[in-house]
Amino acid sequence: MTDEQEKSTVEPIRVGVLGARGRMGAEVCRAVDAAADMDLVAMVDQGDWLFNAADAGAEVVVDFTTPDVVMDNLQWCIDQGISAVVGTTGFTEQRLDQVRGWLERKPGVGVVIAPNFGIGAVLMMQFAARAARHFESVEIIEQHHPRKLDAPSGTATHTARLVAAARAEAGLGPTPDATKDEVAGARGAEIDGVRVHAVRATGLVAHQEVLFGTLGETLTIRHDSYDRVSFMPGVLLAVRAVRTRPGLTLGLDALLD
Ligand SMILES: NC(=O)c1ccc[n+]([C@@H]2O[C@H](COP(=O)([O-])OP(=O)(O)OC[C@H]3O[C@@H](n4cnc5c(N)ncnc54)[C@H](O)[C@@H]3O)[C@@H](O)[C@H]2O)c1
Ligand SMILES: O=C(O)C1=N[C@H](C(=O)O)CCC1
Repeated sequence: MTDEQEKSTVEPIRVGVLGARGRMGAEVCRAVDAAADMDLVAMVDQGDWLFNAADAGAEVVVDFTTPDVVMDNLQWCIDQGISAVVGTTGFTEQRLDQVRGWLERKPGVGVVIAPNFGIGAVLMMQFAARAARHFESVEIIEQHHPRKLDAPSGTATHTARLVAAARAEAGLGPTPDATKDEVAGARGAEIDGVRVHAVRATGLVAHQEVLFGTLGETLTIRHDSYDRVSFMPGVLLAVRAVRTRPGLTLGLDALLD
């Protein structure tokens, strides 16, 4: 049998998309449809029956919905024994623990949750975590389109946690800051001691800068997604991997190694 014949005998992955009419969901449907090793078997949005995905025999569900519905969707997928790739934001530690609890009851099921599927964004977070211990100061500036529902972004929150953990491990104290807020919010939000600023403007898609400072120098690590196609290689990578990774995988880092 030739390689080509052998390849054609491998069954395509049956994929369902939740949030299929949204900005990301629609792009995921196009990407899955175009992937030779995947079949798009269900497109579900608000008001549709979630069981459409199970009835269609979805093996992997991709969720790009909203923070207020994603937990119900995820619990349903796990209960059905369907692995899930989740890009929807809003995952606190408490929510992640809840997902781990559901997965314990379904040991064969895999879930990948990533705050950002852009390969460049994943690297930006890794570089920021690596730089963190060398700089006294750090602030995060995230910039997104104005139809985004949440602030700060999932990416900024995740970056802040990574940077804070690296600073703590290096024994760094709080960042120096003598400023007193004259107007509430002027210095941004604080996540694990790291200041995060959220900008919303028409024309933007998804962008982030991590600004580090120390004596006589600054370092800026910046990532820009100009188009939602930037997230698709990461989403497809996770769809291909998720069934072989039972339990919870956080972020794309382990899939890129
Ligand atoms: N991880 C990443 O790389 C990444 C990238 C972009 C966006 N996001 C996140 O993905 C989410 C979606 O972003 P978006 O810009 O596509 O938003 P969007 O508002 O364009 O799309 C959300 C879609 O979900 C649908 N929806 C709502 N409730 C639903 C339900 N119960 N079942 C099925 N569908 C339902 C809505 O009708 C809508 O079509 C947000 O949380 C956003 O922050 C993550
Ligand atoms: O457009 C959005 O919404 C995005 N959300 C994610 C986040 O909150 O980090 C990823 C970037 C795009």
